[in-house]
Amino acid sequence: MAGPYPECAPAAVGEKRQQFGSRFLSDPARVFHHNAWDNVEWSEEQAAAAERKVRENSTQRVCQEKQVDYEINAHKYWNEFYKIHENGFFKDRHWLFTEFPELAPSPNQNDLNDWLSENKRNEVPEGRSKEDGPGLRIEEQHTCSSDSLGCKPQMPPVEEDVTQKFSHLEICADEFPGSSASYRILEVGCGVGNTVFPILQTNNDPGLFVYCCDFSSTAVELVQTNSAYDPCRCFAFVHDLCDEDTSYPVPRGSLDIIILIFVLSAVVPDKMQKAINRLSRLLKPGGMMLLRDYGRYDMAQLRFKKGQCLSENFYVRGDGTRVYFFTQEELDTLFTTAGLEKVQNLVDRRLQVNRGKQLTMYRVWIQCKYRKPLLSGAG
Ligand SMILES: C[S@@+](CC[C@H](N)C(=O)[O-])C[C@H]1O[C@@H](n2cnc3c(N)ncnc32)[C@H](O)[C@@H]1O
Repeated sequence: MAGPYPECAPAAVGEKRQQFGSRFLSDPARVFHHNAWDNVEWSEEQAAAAERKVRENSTQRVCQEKQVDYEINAHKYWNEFYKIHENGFFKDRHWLFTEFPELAPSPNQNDLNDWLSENKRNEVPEGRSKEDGPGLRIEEQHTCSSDSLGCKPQMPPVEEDVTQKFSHLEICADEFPGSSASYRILEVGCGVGNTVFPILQTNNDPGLFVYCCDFSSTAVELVQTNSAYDPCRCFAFVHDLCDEDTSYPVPRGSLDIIILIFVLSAVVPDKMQKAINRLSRLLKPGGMMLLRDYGRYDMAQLRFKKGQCLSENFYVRGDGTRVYFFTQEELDTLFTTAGLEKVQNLVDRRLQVNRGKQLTMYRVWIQCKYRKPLLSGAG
């Protein structure tokens, strides 16, 4: 698969995506019959070779001065990345709703009808009725009035973002974008919106509001200027998830879902726990944190050369962006320490196949779902 981040496209192009773990390679002779195989068993030799490769590429560490530069200027390196690639990467999201059906749960028809009658009856376009089904719901979302879901008439400029306005305030329950929504999703490290836009397109719940942030102002600007960006249903803002002094523009306990896709791995390991703790506080009791990210010994880790290692299992790419490779246990510790309960913690060992070039690529991703307990002591 082309490009530096093939990991963001875990399923076979051109094939209907099956849920994680459903296509097994039982006969090695058939390896080139499909583009990808799930749950691939690693032989002992293969595991030992991967360990050796990592030991080798970790022997020489990046000097302290450069390490400081990569940390302080992390957002600038990502800005550069997005200036070069714009929204050319991370496009492949057909796996999103099979792995994370929570992003577009089937709407409860009663809630939907209640919501329609309370909020929208007067706005149903002439000639349409409830029987119009999904078409009606889509149209309704695009005609929402400015006070329904906290919709702002104008798009906020990237730098004058709400996080600045709210940074030292306790957010009040009725003063934030999307305050009247009934289902709130936040994507952290949203890049150019390749998760956010499919959610907005697929999830027709009229009570949905999607927040998304990234510390790259270039990425956020690309989200805000995308023709699918609808400020009635979405709020994109610049935010560094490691920044302890700036609040998210939503109150504690207000989010149903927080999604992290290949973003936690970009954070320096000693800041991960506090970042997850802060996010955990934003979840409603019963709310879920969803993550998909790099696993230990993924092909991308084995490909690093000596001199690119920052610390154990943490590397810098040629463009200055960084990446960590997790074990399931490390992620479990991060989430449970933040007061969340495990729903899912899977390792997705996939064999991707380039049939044209007869190449095999062993990918390792981890997928997690952790829930905030209904009676939470985690604040
Ligand atoms: C590999 S990309 C994934 C982008 C997106 N989640 C996707 O899957 O298309 C990692 C993203 O995380 C963002 N990021 C890295 N560190 C961050 C931080 N400390 N705070 C917020 N965003 C961050 C980067 O700017 C980049 O957009």
